[in-house]
Amino acid sequence: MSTSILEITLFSFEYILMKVAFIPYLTAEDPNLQTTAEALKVLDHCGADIIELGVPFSNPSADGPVNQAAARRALATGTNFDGIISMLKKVVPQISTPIALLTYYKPVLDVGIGEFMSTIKSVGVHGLLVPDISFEETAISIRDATLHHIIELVLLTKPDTPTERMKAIAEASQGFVYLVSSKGVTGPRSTVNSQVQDLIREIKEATTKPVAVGFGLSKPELVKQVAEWGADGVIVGSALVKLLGEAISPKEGLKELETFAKSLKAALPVRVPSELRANC
Ligand SMILES: O=P(O)(O)OC[C@@H](O)[C@@H](O)c1c[nH]c2ccccc12
Repeated sequence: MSTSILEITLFSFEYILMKVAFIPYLTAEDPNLQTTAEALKVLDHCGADIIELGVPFSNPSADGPVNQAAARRALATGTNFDGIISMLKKVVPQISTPIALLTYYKPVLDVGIGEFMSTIKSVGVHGLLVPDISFEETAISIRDATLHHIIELVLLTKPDTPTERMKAIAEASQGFVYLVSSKGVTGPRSTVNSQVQDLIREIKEATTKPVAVGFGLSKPELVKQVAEWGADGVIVGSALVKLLGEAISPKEGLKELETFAKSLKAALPVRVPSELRANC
């Protein structure tokens, strides 16, 4: 069995303490590729444990207004997959945080499934999320190619996913299990769905894989809350995307991104594993 880079990142022991992973999301090429390259370095430097990087797409059906606007800004620059790949080729060797690419299925098909996987692998991408194909479809369409190229395919489960299906998703997901916190599309929310605590527990009863929660986590208090409920990682997208994309200049956006990313990272507790606590 191959070792999971994403899982190792989530569970890496720093001074024998276990950390709750910080997983920021950004849309590539928003507002331009140069800024994305800088932003990846900023997030790496701020202690991101995995970075989710979105491939801009014209019909991002699972995304709310913030990420949709980011995709529009990116597409307006004339973005294409090759540009994103060239940028990653330069930046990945300069950072230590593993990258998981988030893409809708159509951009994968446009390139060709095998070609897409071999290209992203060749520039050092570790993981992949394709939110608009079902768990069953991934098995038919892309799983063979991700396995072949040793790309970890992260699967998503939602609050209304039936238990048996959630178990199958948890079993098949690689790196970590992505728990979508609430129904609807991505975007900042003012509170976290209170079901999340039980959902984390249920997934953890089904698997030993790390569970990371995303959707709506827009401020430090919310990531802290989810971490206290037992999440192994928190995924924050729209709140970061908004800062970077709507700043008066890319330079200002990068500064705001850095300050906010640090505040999110600082809100995450470091857990002492129970066996160590018992010996204290
Ligand atoms: O933006 P939010 O609410 O903070 O949620 C994370 C999210 O942006 C990121 O994981 C993501 C971006 N686009 C997606 C589409 C589907 C699932 C997840 C995503």
